[in-house]
Amino acid sequence: MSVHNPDIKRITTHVIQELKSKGEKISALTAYDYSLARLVDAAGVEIILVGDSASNVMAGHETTLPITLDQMIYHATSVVRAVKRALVVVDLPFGSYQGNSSEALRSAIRIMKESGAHSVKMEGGLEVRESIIRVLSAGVPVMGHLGLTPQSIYKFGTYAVRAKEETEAQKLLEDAKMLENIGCFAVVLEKIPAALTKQVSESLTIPTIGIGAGPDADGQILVLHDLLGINKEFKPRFLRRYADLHGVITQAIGHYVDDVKDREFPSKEEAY
Ligand SMILES: Nc1nc(=O)c2c([nH]1)NC[C@@H]1CN(c3ccc(C(=O)N[C@@H](CCC(=O)O)C(=O)O)cc3)CN21
Ligand SMILES: CC(C)C(=O)C(=O)O
Ligand SMILES: [Mg+2]
Repeated sequence: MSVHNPDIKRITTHVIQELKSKGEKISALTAYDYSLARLVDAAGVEIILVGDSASNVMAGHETTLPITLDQMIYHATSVVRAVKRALVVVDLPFGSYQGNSSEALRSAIRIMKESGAHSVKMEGGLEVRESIIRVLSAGVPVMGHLGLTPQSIYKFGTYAVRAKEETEAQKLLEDAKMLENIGCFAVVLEKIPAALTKQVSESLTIPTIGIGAGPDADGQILVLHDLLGINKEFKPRFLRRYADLHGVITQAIGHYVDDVKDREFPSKEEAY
């Protein structure tokens, strides 16, 4: 649709990289559906991530592990239909790329072909190097993801801050450089010390996108539903809530229920 509208310039991976060289911070948010993706895109966010956090936020699972490739494609397809300007990145879900590079390529190609998204994200460093290389070689832009990688939660056991130890921090820095060298266009840094984020961001030419990673990442990402305050329970320290939609929505629905019970809705004007 947007290709027919000369007023809207699509954001490419190159535009994202230019933002870092110009010293302009990059804003990113998740979206999983058409209606909210339209709002996020129109508000000027540069990157929309169809995150596998849809597993938690949309489906109510405890972790991101259960969401399937088909379900990710369904969410991505809805988001792509809504977006005119932002770069759309889609998480490859757990189990769709770790096994071998052929499976990774097959999964990434299904996402690109069936949803029309512009790029994919994969969690991990050296462990998934061959898979990322294979996907990149097919011309699919890849965003890396280091630090707290929720798809391997059962390896670590907690959602605590990652890479606090020097050896872990060194591995993360090496992984980040490796991701840049093989051709990733950006890398998410999740829940790591702010000082490490600064060091990684200064060592790379590709942008870092932080979540719980402090102010020195080249961009920031949050889960949209967290930022809007839809979920009252999830409140890690890194989260800033910009609205209380939990309160707004609860009040609106309560008002509706009262009006129905009190025969206040619908009125004569709202009837035929
Ligand atoms: N709604 C939502 N928001 C997210 O940011 C998000 C998801 N879902 N699902 C996938 C991952 C998981 N993420 C998480 C999960 C937990 C913490 C966290 O910090 N939790 C607790 C306990 C931490 C601890 O064990 O020390 C906290 O209080 O901060 C952070 C990011 C980030 N992602
Ligand atoms: C939190 C972001 C980076 C993510 O991977 C997701 O939403 O799935
Ligand atoms: Mg994710």
